[in-house]
Amino acid sequence: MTDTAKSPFWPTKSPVRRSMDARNSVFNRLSLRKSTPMESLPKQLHKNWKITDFELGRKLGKGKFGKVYCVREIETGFVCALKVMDKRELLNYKVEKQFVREIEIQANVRHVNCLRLYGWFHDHRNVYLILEYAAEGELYKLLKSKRRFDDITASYYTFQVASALSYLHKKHIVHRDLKPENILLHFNNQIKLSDFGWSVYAPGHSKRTTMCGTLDYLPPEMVEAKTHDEKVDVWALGILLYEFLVGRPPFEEQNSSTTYKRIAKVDLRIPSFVSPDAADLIRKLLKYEPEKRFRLSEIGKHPWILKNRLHWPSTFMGLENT
Ligand SMILES: Nc1ncnc2c1ncn2[C@@H]1O[C@H](COP(=O)(O)OP(=O)(O)OP(=O)(O)O)[C@@H](O)[C@H]1O
Repeated sequence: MTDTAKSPFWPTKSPVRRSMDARNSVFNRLSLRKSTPMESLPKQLHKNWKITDFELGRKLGKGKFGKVYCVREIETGFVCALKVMDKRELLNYKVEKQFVREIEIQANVRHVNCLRLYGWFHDHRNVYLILEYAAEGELYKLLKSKRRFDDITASYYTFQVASALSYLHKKHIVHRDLKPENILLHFNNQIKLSDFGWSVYAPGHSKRTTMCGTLDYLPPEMVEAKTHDEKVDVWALGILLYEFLVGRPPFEEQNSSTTYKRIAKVDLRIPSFVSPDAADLIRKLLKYEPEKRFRLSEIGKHPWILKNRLHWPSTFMGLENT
């Protein structure tokens, strides 16, 4: 039996292994807090997982730190996604603490439009996240293939993302990295907001200073290095809506300093093919002053949403109260 087989962790004290110990202590703390209620899963799923509990299906994709597979829990047949991440990679990129925070936040999120994290486990090599399976994959790919969405589709997606963000904000969670790449789709065009890697739990009215997210989606307060709060997500929703309807974000430029300048000036140019109602909502979301941005809880009352929701799929029923 090797040392590694004897213990799930690294036993010796070489420099590399010391840092592996540190890494494992982070993951151990995490596994001790395995308190995620899993009410939507069969009771048997509350247990200490191991990789052999799952039957591996097709690979769904590859991210920075590992691969994602469609899997079936053998005992119950429950289909989910398993994200397999190499501990060494997480450690090399010094993201283990951020990763733990991401898990702790996502584990507490329960909304039909937020990707569920059902549980996690780890072995000597990998950390595994048991995630809700989003059958239709990335929204980004769909947008690229369609170039842009029509008003009915864009309004349906926008409303669902707004519902997810509104829910998160009520729980004092700021997502901070909204973009098409971080949105997955389930059947019937149901949105699943994912990737809580930049999210932060900010109770009270605390303001943050970390600059994070993706350049094209940064709000003026971040490019100007001011403090920010949950209104950064409202700005990002405006960028997302513009991208849905136009096919590219509004301040996109060859060089990033020009993008920064355009964001700070809110140099917004909306093409004439965008309907006036949609343009109105974009402008109301993309306000320079965070406190003047449209309230997410009011989005269902905006004329563009009201007009288009008549054409949303009937499966929309039931979403309204979430
Ligand atoms: N729950 C899921 N259901 C269906 N497909 C998924 C799911 N999670 C991930 N995928 C697919 O796997 C791909 C890789 O996901 P992953 O989260 O590892 O990478 P990522 O989105 O690029 O994030 P990161 O930048 O953090 O690595 C996604 O782009 C998506 O296509």
